Amino acid sequence: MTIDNKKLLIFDFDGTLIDSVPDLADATNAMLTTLGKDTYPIDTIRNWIGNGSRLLVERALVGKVDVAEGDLTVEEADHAEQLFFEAYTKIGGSKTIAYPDVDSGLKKLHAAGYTLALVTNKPIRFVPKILQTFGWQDLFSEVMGGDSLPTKKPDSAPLLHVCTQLGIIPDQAIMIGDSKNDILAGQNANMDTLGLSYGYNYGQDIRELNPTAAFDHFADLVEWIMQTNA
Ligand SMILES: O=C(O)COP(=O)(O)O
Ligand SMILES: [Mg+2]
Repeated sequence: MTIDNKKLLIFDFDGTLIDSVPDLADATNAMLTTLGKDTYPIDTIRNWIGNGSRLLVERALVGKVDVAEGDLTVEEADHAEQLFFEAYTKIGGSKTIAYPDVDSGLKKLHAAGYTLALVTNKPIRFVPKILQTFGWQDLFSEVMGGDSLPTKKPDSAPLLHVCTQLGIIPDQAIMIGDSKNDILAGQNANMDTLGLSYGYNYGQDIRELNPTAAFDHFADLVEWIMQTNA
């Protein structure tokens, strides 16, 4: 499998560059505790991440990944989401870490002349501080959150918006992520996609989504891009 002529690398955030599950799990459980509900182990909460904080909160309230219409009222979910935001703001990413070789890998790709962008389903308000914590704020030419546009991944809109903003056609972009939402968004945008197996994908192997290629380590992905994209 080869790729060529790529200029833009669009990265997912949670589960791809950073392991944010410990903080997201703490914030989720703090919200549940405030509401007098049972808390959940981190391994359960990991499988509820990927579609933004609203769905994470709703999944935690009903205790399962599939939330049916009518399971919750809008008011209930609004209130719980507010509590989650307060808890996550207070926690402030204290247990969030970068995956191995992400820092050096991003810098290597940036130095090689690639344009880097970030498209996460996380609400945008939480993103700048985390980027700053890792010193990545100047690496990304465009940063989109799950609430930056009316639709989020797996919709192609945030990816296509980034391309338009940067004046780069989708054919010259690659979407890189850990979740089916990333791979589907990339495929919906007619982009090549690269999967990473170590993140959060509802317990499913990312290879089942048929990305252009998949890797178990970030360093291997960086090497592959540098070698195959002439
Ligand atoms: O907030 C989420 O649900 C996941 O965020 P991500 O798109 O950066 O993986
Ligand atoms: Mg992710």
